[in-house]
Amino acid sequence: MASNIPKPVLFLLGTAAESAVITKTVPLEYLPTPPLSRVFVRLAILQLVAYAVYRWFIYPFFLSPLRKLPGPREERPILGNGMAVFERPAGRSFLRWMKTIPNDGLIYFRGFFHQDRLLVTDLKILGELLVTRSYDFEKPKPLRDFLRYILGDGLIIVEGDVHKFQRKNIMPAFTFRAIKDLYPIFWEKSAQLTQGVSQQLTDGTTPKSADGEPIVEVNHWANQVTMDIIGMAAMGRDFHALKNGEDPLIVNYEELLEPTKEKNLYFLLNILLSPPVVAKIPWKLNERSKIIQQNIVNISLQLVKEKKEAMKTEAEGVSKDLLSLLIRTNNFSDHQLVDQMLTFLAAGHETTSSAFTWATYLLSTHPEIQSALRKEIQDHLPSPNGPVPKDFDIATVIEGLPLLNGVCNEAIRLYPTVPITVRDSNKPTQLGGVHIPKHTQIMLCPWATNRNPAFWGDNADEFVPERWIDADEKTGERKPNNNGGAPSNYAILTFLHGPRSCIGQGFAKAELRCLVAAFTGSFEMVMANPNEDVVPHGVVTTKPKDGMHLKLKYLGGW
Ligand code: HEM
Repeated sequence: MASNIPKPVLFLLGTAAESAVITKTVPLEYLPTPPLSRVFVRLAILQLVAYAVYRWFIYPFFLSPLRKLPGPREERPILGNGMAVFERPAGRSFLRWMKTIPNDGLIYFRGFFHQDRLLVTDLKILGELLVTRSYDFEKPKPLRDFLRYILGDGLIIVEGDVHKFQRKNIMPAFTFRAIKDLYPIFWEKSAQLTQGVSQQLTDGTTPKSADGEPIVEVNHWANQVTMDIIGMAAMGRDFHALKNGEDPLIVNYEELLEPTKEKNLYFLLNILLSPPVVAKIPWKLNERSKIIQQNIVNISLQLVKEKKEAMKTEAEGVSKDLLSLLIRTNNFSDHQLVDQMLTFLAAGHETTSSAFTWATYLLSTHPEIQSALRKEIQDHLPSPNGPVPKDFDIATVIEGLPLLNGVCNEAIRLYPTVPITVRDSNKPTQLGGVHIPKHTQIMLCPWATNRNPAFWGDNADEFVPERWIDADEKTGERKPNNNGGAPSNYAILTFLHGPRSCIGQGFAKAELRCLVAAFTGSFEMVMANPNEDVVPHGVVTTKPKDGMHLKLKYLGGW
């Protein structure tokens, strides 16, 4: 029963009881006046200070069972190594620690206020954390509470049995078969992307380099096309973002997540103080956010209703989008469907957009690979300028192209769009035989793991699509492989693994292949400024800090 009472309330009740006992037992001349309230305030302050000293200095340095694990020597007072999570590129220090600190799979460091943190470095322990003991760990509650505020109770937020139920019922929408059905959408939208960009090259408004070549900011286009794709594939709705359409769902959604300074502060306070507390601050943004959120829910509910109506009259199985597939399971209420749709929109838009942007960067800085890829694409795929020939199995052909797969896999290895993620143990548990107390935060770092030379060799930092290709020694036949030559699948963490892995992994990879194929086949690309230091930016998803400015030459169809 006591565990249901919020800790601050318990603290106040306890302090009130202690104050009452003190004022009853200690003679009045030793007490301040008025005795009860003054004793209460002083006792509360004293206990808070004592608790802070214990939590920040005594427990982490002298009592934590994790403190003797290997970890970085350098740390700042109070801040510990907490800033490591906010560096750019996110995960830089974690990679350095993995390379330089001898360890048995767990690195211990102290975060802000010296809180215990662990970084997992070993492939077996990653398997334990992500698969065998996956449900012993959750996303930290403040983060979930904040995301819930935007996404409702979609798959990303929920934990435990609710997650198991949702995952089981959503999984069929992401099978290989279901993704294959979405390939025509991915290809058509990729073709529209090449058309949009080629028009921009000739419309006279595009900035030009010193040698007169047009310069295009590719990340902007990547955002538009992936927004259109997720709209069509997840909800059966064309947002027309590529044509600068003003779909009300997207207008509201973009206003909600617009990265202004005020909104960044608002989001940070929501995570630190929790949404109900921030909602009480007299702040115009509170009102505006409420209106936008309500708009988003109302528009999405309307969309679900329209989809259900349309499905009544169409032949069985005509609609292949994720929403239709979820409606057919009969397992979700309209509100739950909305939560899942918003989750797909948030999880499946910027992530793939960043992946595509980094792929164009790597191809621009590796012209030989770019040319070889273009040849492979033009030899095997139809031009995006024309229709796909009837009976041409685009999914099977694309998935079998070795260099295309190598380039895409290598892009998401080197630039995992979620560079760091975190788990919180929801009970005392174990990892690699080490006792993990309840509420220990564990860092998973795709950026560092994917670049760890212990798994990827001395060229871990280099763009080597060939590592994803197996060549038959006798016939010379080249086929894509799934592990990039690493000793285990856990060496690549871009989508994580296990029950909480990215459910959209197959979707994202298929989408990325189509985008890279149509774009590389249609444009020759080089960096607008070959000396530019392109800095990966952002913590939740990584994208180039100042955009991706490329000089493009349209090659026409083939
Ligand atoms: C390159 C593109 C993508 C990357 C790198 C990516 C990465 C990830 C990662 C790392 C997670 C786990 C996050 C965590 O638990 O801390 C995740 C979860 C998730 N992703 Fe993706 N994602 C991508 C694209 C997509 C797409 C296209 C969709 C949907 C259409 C999607 C839907 C989801 C969902 C629903 C989850 C939550 C799964 C669960 O907890 O059961 N993602 N993604």
